[in-house]
Amino acid sequence: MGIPTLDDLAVDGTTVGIRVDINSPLSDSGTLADDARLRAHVDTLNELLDRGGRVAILAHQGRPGGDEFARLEDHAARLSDLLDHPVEYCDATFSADARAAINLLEDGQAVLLENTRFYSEEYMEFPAEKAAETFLVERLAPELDAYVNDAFAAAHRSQPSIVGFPCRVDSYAGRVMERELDVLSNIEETPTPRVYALGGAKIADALDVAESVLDRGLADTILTSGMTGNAFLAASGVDVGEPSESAILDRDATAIDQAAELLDEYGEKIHVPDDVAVSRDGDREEVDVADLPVDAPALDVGEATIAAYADVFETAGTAILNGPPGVFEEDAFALGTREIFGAAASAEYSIVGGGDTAASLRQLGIDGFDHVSTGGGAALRLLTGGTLPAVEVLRQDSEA
Ligand SMILES: Nc1ncnc2c1ncn2[C@@H]1O[C@H](COP(=O)(O)OP(=O)(O)O)[C@@H](O)[C@H]1O
Ligand SMILES: O=C(OP(=O)(O)O)[C@H](O)COP(=O)(O)O
Repeated sequence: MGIPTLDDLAVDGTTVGIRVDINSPLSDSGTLADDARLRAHVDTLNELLDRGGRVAILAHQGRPGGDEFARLEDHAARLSDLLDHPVEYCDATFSADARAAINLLEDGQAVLLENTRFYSEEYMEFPAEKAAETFLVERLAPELDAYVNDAFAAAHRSQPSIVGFPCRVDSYAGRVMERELDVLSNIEETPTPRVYALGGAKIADALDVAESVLDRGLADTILTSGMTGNAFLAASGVDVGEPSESAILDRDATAIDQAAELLDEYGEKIHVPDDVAVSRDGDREEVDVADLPVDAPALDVGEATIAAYADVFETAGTAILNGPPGVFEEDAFALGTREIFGAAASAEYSIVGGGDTAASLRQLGIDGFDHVSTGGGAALRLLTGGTLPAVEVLRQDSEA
């Protein structure tokens, strides 16, 4: 991987600043609604603490002005429950109080500092060397003997706590970062045939993944579903009906044209739904493509499509999933997600990317996948052959 890991760090007695991504869905009352991302970091944090580190944890929650923009006190309490060590909470990030909290740490102790995005610089993007000159990095770097980046899900953000420290402190990848890069940067080494199931509502992202993996010869088959599948259906010349079409164009005005270009070039590899499911008087109604258009939006793929896609996974070497096949949040339209993702887990090797995709697996109780990424945008960036600012700066630091 060419990046230092915790195997290269002498932890005992050192003060380690670690950036994690515990950005999580919150309940209406503002408490943690899902702790999957906190659980993902347990091994890294326990390792640092078991090895005698004094651990200052940096993290963000939500975005300024957003509904999920919150303090990290709940996160600290949950981490204390999950870890073998208590995690203190400090309601400051780089002030004198925060620096004092770090300096009070003893071997095997941790403190979670306040939401990095409470400070305006953190929600800006900088080249790494400029990020190193921000107040957050300038104030905290001198307190640290080492910096660990375990925040894979935020690795596509060139923000101070993500890219600023490696210019100032010896830096290392945490175990989440290490594992995510090992899996998502080496798709070409996975078993064939490779089957990509691209669904969900982020049609532009799905189209980017499809174009990238087809152009790079990584995909043997692409199974389209969700709103993405509706776009490919429309691109194939089917009148999907005004409700579905307007939902597509509201999301991405060029989606149908882009899908048509991919069908023209790679049509033999791209499967579009044979049928869909719509809501009729609150119930699920199956509609064959031949019977389209209808005056209701397609909210899931239909049973014929589910059976056909499940068959494809029977002989798949690798299954890569991004985007649920239907509105899984509603029972009537969770069938496609449950059956198609359930079949995908039977592939020789299986990878899941995307925040809502991972949430659908937890909600529907589907497991058995070899890798469920903690990232959405970051995972997509790697799946489309892109680079991650957090990784580039760790690599540059190791080569310096
Ligand atoms: N046919 C559909 N119409 C509208 N929304 C859909 C449809 N199929 C799936 N979705 C929605 O897609 C969302 C997740 O898609 P997306 O954000 O692309 O996934 P991820 O976060 O994993 O990348 C879910 O909230 C789901 O309700
Ligand atoms: O949830 C995240 O990204 P994702 O929605 O792409 O998975 C990361 O925590 C980054 O958060 P951001 O998208 O507010 O920068």
